[in-house]
Amino acid sequence: MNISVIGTGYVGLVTGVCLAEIGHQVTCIDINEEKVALLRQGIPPIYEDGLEELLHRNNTNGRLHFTISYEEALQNSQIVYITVGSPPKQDGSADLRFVDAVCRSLAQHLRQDTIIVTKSTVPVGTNEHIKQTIVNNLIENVTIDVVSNPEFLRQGNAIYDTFNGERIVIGADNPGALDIIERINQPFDIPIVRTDLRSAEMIKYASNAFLATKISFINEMANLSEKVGANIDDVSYAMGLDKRIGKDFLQAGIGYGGSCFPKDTHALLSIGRKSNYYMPIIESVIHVNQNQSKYFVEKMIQRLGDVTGKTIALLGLAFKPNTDDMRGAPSITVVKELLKKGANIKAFDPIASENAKKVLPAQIDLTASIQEAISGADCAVILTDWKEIKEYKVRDYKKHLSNPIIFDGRNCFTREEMQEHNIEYHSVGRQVVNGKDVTHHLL
Ligand SMILES: NC(=O)c1ccc[n+]([C@@H]2O[C@H](COP(=O)([O-])OP(=O)(O)OC[C@H]3O[C@@H](n4cnc5c(N)ncnc54)[C@H](O)[C@@H]3O)[C@@H](O)[C@H]2O)c1
Ligand SMILES: O=c1ccn([C@@H]2O[C@H](COP(=O)(O)OP(=O)(O)O[C@H]3O[C@H](CO)[C@@H](O)[C@H](O)[C@H]3O)[C@@H](O)[C@H]2O)c(=O)[nH]1
Repeated sequence: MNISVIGTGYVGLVTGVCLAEIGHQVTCIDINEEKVALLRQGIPPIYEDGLEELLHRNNTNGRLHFTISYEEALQNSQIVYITVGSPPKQDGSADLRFVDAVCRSLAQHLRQDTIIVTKSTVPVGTNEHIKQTIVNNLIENVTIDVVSNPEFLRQGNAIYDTFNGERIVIGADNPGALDIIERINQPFDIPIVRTDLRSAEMIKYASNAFLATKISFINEMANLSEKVGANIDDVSYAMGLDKRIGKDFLQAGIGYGGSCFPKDTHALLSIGRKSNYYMPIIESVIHVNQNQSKYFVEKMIQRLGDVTGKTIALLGLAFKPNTDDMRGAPSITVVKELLKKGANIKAFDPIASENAKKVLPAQIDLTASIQEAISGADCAVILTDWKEIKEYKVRDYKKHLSNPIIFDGRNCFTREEMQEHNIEYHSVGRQVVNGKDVTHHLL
């Protein structure tokens, strides 16, 4: 099949290379000339495990092309994927400005009957709006079908997830269009769920909101565990053995971040508001999450007292490991709160430092190694569970920190190893090691 993919961000680029990998002829379009120039040279503008290899292979075998020209890309495409962003507006609703711009460009350049496949996460009803916008602006007499095909990949595992996902969801009002999109996806060998347009759109929001709910739920249990003397690791492990609960997404921490959960939970609330339906569960999930990183900083302040002039080493800045993405990273809140209190910050991230520079205040000292960050610091604070950070030797924390105190927002270490090395260790939902509980002051 000849396929065009509009947008070469996390979703578009991964979709493009993976569709090429399973044998389709793919042209990716982006309005960002810099990105397109890099991609033509086989250089991925984002960090994603396995991406560079697939990009290189499919660039070389001629199945994958990049362009800024809609005209060039759409010459031979019967299928067009929309993968542009749907960021939050001030009021939390999804901003469809990029999707609308794509629809107008498509209307100008479509020269044959086309199936539009929407991978962007868009509010329920948007695919009908997409079809209408294109049809209203078409300059050729062609037939348009729309299929909603929400994306479930996780950043950092995007290529793996595309080939090993648990389901592919496709929704449309025209079964013929669904048949074609089903055939395109068959080589992935992943169960395909066929449904209508609106249900497909709803499945995406409901899935993300449910995962976010699990995280906020376990974080609430973690905060209570600290106060009542329980250990959240044991609590969540035992809960997860019950298949009805499931073990995934029960890792307590400093809250979820990223470009999806925060944005999509807010967008879901907004969909509820527009439909005149109040959603107290989703509202609470958001509230708990927003408090979680602040609560963590409060714990630090309770323990350290006045942090003016103290040096705090932050380890990990990306919103999760294996990505350079800083969108919605809890580290942003932690940095802001600590700077407000007058702390000096040194910070290390294996991959995300360049992106961190763009979103964090300039007075932060970004270091090239963990050792550089913690050397002489008054405490270390773990914000992302990168492998490097988890595998850094506990005795080296002791050796390089000026005070052996660690605040671990991701529960990377066992309490026992900290006990053994005589390090004061504050984590999430577990009792303090070699120090006093400070949470009784916190609400
Ligand atoms: N990032 C994820 O892990 C993920 C996973 C599932 C779903 N989603 C959803 O997928 C969508 C895209 O997310 P993303 O993270 O890939 O976004 P992104 O911001 O990384 O990429 C969007 C790309 O679209 C390009 N673009 C914008 N307007 C364009 C236009 N008119 N024509 C051509 N290109 C244009 C931008 O230049 C950019 O490269 C969002 O709706 C998001 O919610 C994202
Ligand atoms: O038990 C857990 C699991 C995750 N997180 C945090 O939750 C956030 C999101 O993690 P993850 O879901 O792995 O990353 P994303 O790449 O944001 O992926 C989510 O958002 C995507 C965009 O919609 C969806 O496609 C994916 O299915 C969905 O998992 C990160 O900050 C994690 O640290 C936790 O705190 N505890």
